[in-house]
Amino acid sequence: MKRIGILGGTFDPPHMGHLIIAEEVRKAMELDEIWLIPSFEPPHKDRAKTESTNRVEMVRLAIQGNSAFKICTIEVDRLGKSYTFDTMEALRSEFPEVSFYFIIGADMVEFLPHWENIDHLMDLVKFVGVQRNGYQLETDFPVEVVDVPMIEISSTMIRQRLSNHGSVKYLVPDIVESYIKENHLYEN
Ligand SMILES: Nc1ncnc2c1ncn2[C@@H]1O[C@H](COP(=O)(O)OP(=O)(O)OP(=O)(O)O)[C@@H](O)[C@H]1O
Ligand SMILES: O=C(O)c1ccc[n+]([C@@H]2O[C@H](COP(=O)([O-])O)[C@@H](O)[C@H]2O)c1
Repeated sequence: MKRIGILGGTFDPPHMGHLIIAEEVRKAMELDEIWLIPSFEPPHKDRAKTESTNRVEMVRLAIQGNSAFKICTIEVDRLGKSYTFDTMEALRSEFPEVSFYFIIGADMVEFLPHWENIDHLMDLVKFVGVQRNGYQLETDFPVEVVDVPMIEISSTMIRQRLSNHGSVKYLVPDIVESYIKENHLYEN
């Protein structure tokens, strides 16, 4: 049975933290592939500052060079609020023979009880939690923890640096940095 890891996110923009946790979990859990799924409208936070077309393109560029990483555009194609339950229900029925592992940072773990249809979502995926500075991984939900190097990078930090003309070198892939500059993203 194929084992696929899912990393859903706003990816505004994608950064090295995303790529590092995805690769670490892939290796630790012996997953065949990781699918990155950019949300159209994140369910529980403000709308992304950046158009979904740009976020999709940045994810596409960020994963170049890792043949185990794929982009899945199911949420931007569906439009509306990107509830994980809707996404995983659709993917499970399209790929009934696949086991899905949904990767979340520790900042997401404490909100799991508030996720849409969480009890049924638990039947569709196994959650894999990774550490994130300043957050606890403890939860009553069955989340398997994978130890990853603590990476203190967030999209918020990248956006702030870019709007202050700061450097994001080595925080995002070079090709993503070039795309951001060419398209004048995050300049205020
Ligand atoms: N540095 C990191 N360490 C661990 N998990 C992370 C890290 N960055 C992002 N994640 C996880 O990746 C997923 C997608 O994150 P998202 O695209 O929202 O990025 P973000 O950096 O958290 O964004 P923002 O700063 O805009 O809230 C979430 O599950 C999040 O917890
Ligand atoms: O389905 C939900 O209720 C839900 C609530 C919060 C977050 N999520 C998903 O968790 C992933 C990370 O969310 P975010 O807000 O950090 O981009 C992303 O795939 C979201 O769709 C899902």
